[in-house]
Amino acid sequence: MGFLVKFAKKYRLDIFWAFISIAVMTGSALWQPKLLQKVMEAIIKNDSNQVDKLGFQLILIAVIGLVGGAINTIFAAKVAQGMAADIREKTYRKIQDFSYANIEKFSAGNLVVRLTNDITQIQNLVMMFLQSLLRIPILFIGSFILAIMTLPKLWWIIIVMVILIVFVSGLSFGRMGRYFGKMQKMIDRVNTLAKENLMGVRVVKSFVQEDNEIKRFTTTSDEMRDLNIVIGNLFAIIVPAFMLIANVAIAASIYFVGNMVDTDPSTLAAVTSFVNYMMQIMMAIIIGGMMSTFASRGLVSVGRIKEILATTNDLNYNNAAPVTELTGKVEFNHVDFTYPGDDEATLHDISFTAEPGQMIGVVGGTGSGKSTLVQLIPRLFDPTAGTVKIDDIDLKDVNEKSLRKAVSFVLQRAVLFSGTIADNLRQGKKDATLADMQRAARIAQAAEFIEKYPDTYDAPVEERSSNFSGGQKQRLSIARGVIGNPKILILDDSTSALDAKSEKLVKQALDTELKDTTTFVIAEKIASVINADKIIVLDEGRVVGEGSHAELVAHNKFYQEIYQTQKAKETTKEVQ
Ligand SMILES: Nc1ncnc2c1ncn2[C@@H]1O[C@H](COP(=O)(O)OP(=O)(O)OP(=O)(O)O)[C@@H](O)[C@H]1O
Repeated sequence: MGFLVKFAKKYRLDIFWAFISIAVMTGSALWQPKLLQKVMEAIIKNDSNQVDKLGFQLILIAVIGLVGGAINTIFAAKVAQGMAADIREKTYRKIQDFSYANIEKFSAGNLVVRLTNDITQIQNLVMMFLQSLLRIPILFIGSFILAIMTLPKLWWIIIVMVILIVFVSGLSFGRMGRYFGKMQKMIDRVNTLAKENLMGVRVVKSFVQEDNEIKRFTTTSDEMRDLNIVIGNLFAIIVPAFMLIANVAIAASIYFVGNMVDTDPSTLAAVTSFVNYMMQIMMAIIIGGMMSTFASRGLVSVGRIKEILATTNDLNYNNAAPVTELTGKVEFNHVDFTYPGDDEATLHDISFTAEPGQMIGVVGGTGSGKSTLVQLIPRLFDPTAGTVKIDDIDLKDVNEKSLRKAVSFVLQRAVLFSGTIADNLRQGKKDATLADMQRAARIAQAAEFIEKYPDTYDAPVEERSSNFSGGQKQRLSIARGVIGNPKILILDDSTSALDAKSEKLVKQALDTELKDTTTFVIAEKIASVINADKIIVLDEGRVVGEGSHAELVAHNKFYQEIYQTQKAKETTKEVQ
């Protein structure tokens, strides 16, 4: 609750008006049966003057109630939408500040659900709170007192009705809450299945998986239908149960005061008013029950958002250190690394040095830890033991800005953002000029295809960059990586979708255009790193070889084996 109060502070005045207007609306609802009673009494007495006067008051009070309700909705919606937007933005900002490990811990999909679905639940909770919080006690207590004042003899009917309704509400709303919780999970599951299927549509179609996918989807969809039927059935019982209690209470009231109507006709008017108050008491209990159901769901969402906001970025930067131009020397010193939550280490005792401007090849079998190793350079993770240094400074003591400016990471799976080619390139250098873009595109062998577009660098990049081929995406991604002239460039298998000739041209261009840049090239194929100043050979997270290609071919058994196998494969391919 403290969490919601904190976000509500900004909307104090709107909340005040929401409460005032709901109090007016509830007051009007309480006053109407009393006035109706008076109108009926005037009718019974044949006092037409009084009928007109009271009738007019009745309409006026009803209109005031309606206006109060409308104003309440306007202010409640304003507060709920505003608070939801504030929480969403704060949460989003927090996520942007997360370390890579933080995001992995939650998972990207889970964070998206929290940012959308959970925030909507909180918005609904606030809205309901502002519409019902004051209304329920005022309506309940007010109607209770007025009903007893109207027909004191029938106090016990109200008590019995309240007990019965609380009993039925308790039984049904508790169960309903559980069903709604389950339903929410099913909705999430259906969304995930549909998203997964549509995003992987090429795989589904090429492996003719449509039938399997339909089966998977319909199983969950059918479970959802069954639960919906159970919820529908529960409603089908609850609503008549409430109606039954109400009708029995009305019949009992009429039965017990009916004989008084002959002697005192005004009792008829009193019964009408009494029944009205009983209905309002019933409504207050039902709304209260529903509110508690929704509140428990909303509070779960509050907890899930609080969890994000309470998460601290486990990577602390020494931003007190000056922002410096790094030269690009990289040193690993007895580095061990274990992924968060894993029992076994992925990297063991890694030590090597890369001098500024050198090209370092990282080779090894699949899963040997190549990507994990280079992820420690831009501090996507911190080592579990040992140190990673840049320019002889422990990364933990490097200012974040210096590090971001110095290191550029190009992934194998190129990720581009919707917008234009220029927008994507500017992510690598905010103020990149057309000349900068042309140079970067030339290095990445992307200039040729970009310049074929009528809009050249303003050509659109569609959602998930679906309008580019795999090779084009990689080229654009390399261009983005080199545009800022980084001191350290990491190419994590980032030329895998390029043909051999283009790959060679990229490497040559990097050699001449980014001479001072320390480049880490991760490659499955030794041929891709044959010219590297130093090659690091990894096996099961350990360095099993280090040196130039010539040195390794001459002295390193492990390297020789990989090299011979790859060469044999190439030769077989050529012969074929
Ligand atoms: N985010 C992660 N969380 C937990 N374990 C991971 C994570 N990423 C990788 N691993 C594990 O760490 C090991 C090394 O993976 P890594 O991606 O570094 O290997 P790699 O040599 O780059 O492989 P490849 O050439 O196939 O890309 C693998 O066993 C992998 O399952």
